[in-house]
Amino acid sequence: MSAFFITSTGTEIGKTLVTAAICHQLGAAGEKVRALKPIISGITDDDWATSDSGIIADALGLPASLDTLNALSPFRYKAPLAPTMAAAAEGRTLDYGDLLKVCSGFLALDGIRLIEGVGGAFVPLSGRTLVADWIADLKLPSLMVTGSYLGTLSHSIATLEAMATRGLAVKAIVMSESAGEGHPDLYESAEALSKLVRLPVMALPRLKGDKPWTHAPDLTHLLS
Ligand SMILES: Nc1ncnc2c1ncn2[C@@H]1O[C@H](COP(=O)(O)OP(=O)(O)OP(=O)(O)O)[C@@H](O)[C@H]1O
Ligand SMILES: C[C@H](N)[C@H](N)CCCCCC(=O)O
Ligand SMILES: [Mg+2]
Repeated sequence: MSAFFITSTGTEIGKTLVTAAICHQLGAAGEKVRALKPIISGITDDDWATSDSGIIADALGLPASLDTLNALSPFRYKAPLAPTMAAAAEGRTLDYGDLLKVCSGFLALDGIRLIEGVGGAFVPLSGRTLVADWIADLKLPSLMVTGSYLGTLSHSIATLEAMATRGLAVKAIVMSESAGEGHPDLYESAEALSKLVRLPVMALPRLKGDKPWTHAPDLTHLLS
């Protein structure tokens, strides 16, 4: 069974939405699916239902318990910052060796496994270790989530090129329609990007409802 890393060009772009949608869709199709959001910042243990961890737990049909939170997101920080900064704000540092141990345990399990990163693909985790180093150490292909805001073409190409120099494989791109008005047309931007990067680029329109990830079009085909 396959495993994928979900990364992005930045933060608040749509990684969790895509991760939750894929979990929801695979679960509904009767597939064994697992997800891990090992590092999360901007979270407190007494209010995490609406956090990435809470959304992923919901999409997996897991109880919103502390056991679930500890299993899904063992590296948690209160400040909504890069892990290096968020951990330092608590007088801590993220133990990268422990992170890799958690991930290898998860990747040894059965089913389709998804690991959501944190922010964009070059966010610092600990010292000079970046999300891109983490992806390389896990040897996973990525799904990259981009936005549809003006500027996303350069951000997307730059991220892909930087990942390529590190030998990181990107399977597909999801262009998730950015909130607000005045953005370029989603479908025209997705088409423009796909011509430049020779990768499948799926346009994901703005989804409605309190659980938008339940209304996404099929994303599971991107994994095959
Ligand atoms: N296509 C979309 N339709 C509706 N809502 C969206 C869409 N894309 C993103 N969002 C919303 O935008 C917000 C940010 O998305 P999300 O949490 O998935 O970002 P992220 O990349 O996981 O951020 P982080 O770096 O913090 O993990 C969420 O409220 C999410 O539901
Ligand atoms: C708080 C936020 N939603 C993410 N969890 C962390 C994003 C860190 C981004 C750091 C950076 O690229 O400047
Ligand atoms: Mg997220």
